[in-house]
Amino acid sequence: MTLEGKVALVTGAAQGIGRGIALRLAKDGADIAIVDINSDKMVEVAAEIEALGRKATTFKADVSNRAEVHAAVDHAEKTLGGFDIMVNNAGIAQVDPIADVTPEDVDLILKINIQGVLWGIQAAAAKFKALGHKGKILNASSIAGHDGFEMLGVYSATKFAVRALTQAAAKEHASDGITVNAYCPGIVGTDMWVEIDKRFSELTGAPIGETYDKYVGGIALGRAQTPDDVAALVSYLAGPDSDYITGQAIITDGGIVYR
Ligand SMILES: NC(=O)C1=CN([C@@H]2O[C@H](COP(=O)(O)OP(=O)(O)OC[C@H]3O[C@@H](n4cnc5c(N)ncnc54)[C@H](O)[C@@H]3O)[C@@H](O)[C@H]2O)C=CC1
Ligand SMILES: CC(=O)C(C)=O
Repeated sequence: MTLEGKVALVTGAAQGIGRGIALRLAKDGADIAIVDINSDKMVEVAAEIEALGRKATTFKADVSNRAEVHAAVDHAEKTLGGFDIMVNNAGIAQVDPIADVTPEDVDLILKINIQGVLWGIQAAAAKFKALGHKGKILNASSIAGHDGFEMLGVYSATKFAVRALTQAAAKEHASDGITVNAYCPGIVGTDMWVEIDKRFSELTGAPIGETYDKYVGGIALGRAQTPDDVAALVSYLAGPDSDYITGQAIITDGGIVYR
């Protein structure tokens, strides 16, 4: 149990990849703070973590709100008795041709996908320093943070931005013993992709499921990614074996984008 005695906070942990990460870090031995805007589902994940014999706490916060993110980190430390790992996982997708993107769309996705990660980095680094120990920060980027995807232009831009923040934060916090890395999943079968697929159907007339199947069909390893696949990388990046890695944005996609 490589994370025995550690406390991890995971944003967007009520479902999907965030839930998978929360459960995996709990299996690795960490106690978990679950942060999301969806209270009902958070309670279910907390029960799953407690069934694994770990402590769990929930905190409702919108990651685009700086004060709420700082409050979530304070809550995790006070309730679970420490703070060691921050996973800035929450994010949203938007599917639109660039020609149709509105200012309101851009404001929303930048606030959640970029500012949400920024506030998470700030709050976690400040807490690690206040506690006087090192820490690990993990940020959700994507293969769309390495290649701009059609119809996902603004989303892709936010995931490129996460890589930039990850590199800058890694440089600024290295002397404090804080490492900052990003994980870059491929095509993961979560609700996010249900919505992406549905929106592609509206825009192109493709039958439901066809866009998802097309993208999955392009994966070299021949299957869609699961939250557990992503969580395995995050577990490594949260644990001691990755102590000499910082500022990286590591792809886990079964073979779609090669860097
Ligand atoms: N599903 C995929 O294929 C991929 C997903 N990603 C990234 O992984 C992360 C997780 O994605 P999924 O689990 O697939 O998404 P999802 O849509 O299934 O789950 C996202 C979770 O984040 C929460 N959330 C949304 N906005 C929030 C906010 N403002 N504050 C707090 N919580 C909020 C939702 O309530 C939900 O529980 C996202 O950052 C996404 O961009 C990256 C690459 C591929
Ligand atoms: C949702 C997402 O990041 C991709 C690449 O599908």
